Amino acid sequence: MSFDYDLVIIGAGVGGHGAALHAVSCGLKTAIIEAADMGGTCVNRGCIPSKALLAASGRVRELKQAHHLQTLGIQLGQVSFERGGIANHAKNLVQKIRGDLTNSIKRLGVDILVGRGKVAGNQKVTVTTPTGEKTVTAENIIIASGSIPWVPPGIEVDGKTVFTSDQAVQLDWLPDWIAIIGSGYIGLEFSDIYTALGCEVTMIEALDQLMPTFDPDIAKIAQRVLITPRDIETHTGKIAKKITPGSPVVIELADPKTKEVTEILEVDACLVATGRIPATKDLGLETVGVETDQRGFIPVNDQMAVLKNGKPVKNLWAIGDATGKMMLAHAASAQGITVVENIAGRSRTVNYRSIPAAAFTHPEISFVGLTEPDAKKLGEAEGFPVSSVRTYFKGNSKALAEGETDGIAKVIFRPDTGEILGTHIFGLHASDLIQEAANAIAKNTNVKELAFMVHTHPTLSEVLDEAFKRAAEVE
Ligand SMILES: Cc1cc2nc3c(=O)[nH]c(=O)nc-3n(C[C@H](O)[C@H](O)[C@H](O)COP(=O)(O)OP(=O)(O)OC[C@H]3O[C@@H](n4cnc5c(N)ncnc54)[C@H](O)[C@@H]3O)c2cc1C
Ligand SMILES: NC(=O)c1ccc[n+]([C@@H]2O[C@H](COP(=O)([O-])OP(=O)(O)OC[C@H]3O[C@@H](n4cnc5c(N)ncnc54)[C@H](O)[C@@H]3O)[C@@H](O)[C@H]2O)c1
Repeated sequence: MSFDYDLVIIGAGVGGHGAALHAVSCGLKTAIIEAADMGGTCVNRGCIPSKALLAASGRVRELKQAHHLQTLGIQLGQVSFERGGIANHAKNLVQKIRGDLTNSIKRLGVDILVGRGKVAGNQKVTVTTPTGEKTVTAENIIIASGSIPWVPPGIEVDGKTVFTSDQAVQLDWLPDWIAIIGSGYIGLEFSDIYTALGCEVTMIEALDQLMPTFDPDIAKIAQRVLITPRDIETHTGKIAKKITPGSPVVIELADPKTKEVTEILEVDACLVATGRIPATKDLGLETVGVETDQRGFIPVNDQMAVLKNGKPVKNLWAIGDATGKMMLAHAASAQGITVVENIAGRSRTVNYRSIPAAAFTHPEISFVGLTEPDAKKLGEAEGFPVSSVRTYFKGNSKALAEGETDGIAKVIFRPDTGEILGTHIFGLHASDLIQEAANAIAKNTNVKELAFMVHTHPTLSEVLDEAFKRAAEVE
């Protein structure tokens, strides 16, 4: 049987893009369907604009730290910034990267089909455009439809005074006082941006502790450096039961268990950062008998094949946020590459333990693998010992030269085999430093081998070097 394409991808986010590039390198005739913006969430409303805002606001924060600059012998006059200029930096970067991504796809001969894609039975996809509908056939189909912000019931979003990250990345205004619901990635990164630009922040977190998904030691130091000394008031163990937009925005805080209202806040604006849900409605999954899970995620196996009643559906794959495995851009892309490898007959799975993550606050937080409590639980269940070592930026020459000594690296490992189970870093350039540990986990390089690897002096990488050397000595 002949098909229009070897591969059709629904969704041109980072996941779809990564899959398309690899498909071309494997000689597959490929088309990608996009209903909205090329580049998806990451490029248009996620990683890229938020990192542009963090870069600019981080610079403002640094230049305003007169005392810190004085210790380096620098004196500055008044530091000022223009909100619109910072917003434009983000907007221009989005445009540039979206253009580069689109061109890279076109240059490689991938067909871009503009419209809404929908699975229409085995190896068939319909594309709905404003001018009509067309059907294409493909030997393999990848669903890479991504995710959208989740807004809890009771919260009304007007996009102006109460908004999600979709609007926050545009930095349309700087409220004097903003509440941020959620202390996950988006809550942390935007509290960094807003406080650097002079806004007062109130952070509301449903669980009893801030940054609940991070390793507890890291969450503790991150709170000490990123929250406590800044203009941030925190409410933990509280949910925003009802939020009404307007001037002021009215927030009813409640006890998560009893749902009883305990406090009412009136603020200028509210950012809702309570997680994301998959964009998996109306994808035609029923035409191949596939059901999403309760939360709407597409069930997949380790090769990223879509599952129907627990069994892989032939020639149908799903990747990225739509699968809910690890909602990160590079994870989506890695999953796309994995699918193409499997299509090419080279069996491959994704090793999530080796995929790093970072929050781009100032300073940054990064990790790969397990937290210490999770590693200990696993050790107890499987009967192996778990140890950890900590090293500090205050003992690192480069960090001292920079005057940026708030930081810690923590390596969690098996003392019997030297296997790294997890690594967590808080400190300057943590997002770059984590890659060494991620590669070590991916390649199963143990701490004894890592201890002999030579690191440039003086660099921040020596923080991990010291940790590996200390770990290698633990029996
Ligand atoms: C504020 C913010 C900051 C972030 N920062 C980072 C970061 O620093 N690092 C990081 O790794 N991750 C970050 N993320 C997460 C990252 O953006 C996502 O993990 C990533 O975008 C997921 O990629 P994806 O390809 O699965 O989906 P998406 O990027 O969501 O792309 C899916 C695409 O599919 C299209 N689509 C959906 N349905 C259809 C259909 N039926 N037909 C045609 N097209 C369709 C959508 O229009 C969209 O363009 C951030 C997210 C947010 C919100
Ligand atoms: N640097 C990065 O890699 C980066 C940056 C931004 C976003 N992202 C991705 O985007 C996704 C979404 O980010 P996010 O920060 O919205 O989600 P998140 O899952 O990281 O954090 C959400 C937080 O909100 C809390 N919460 C949920 N409901 C609540 C309520 N009603 N009241 C108070 N608190 C509540 C949760 O307990 C949690 O701590 C993340 O999963 C992440 O993968 C990544």
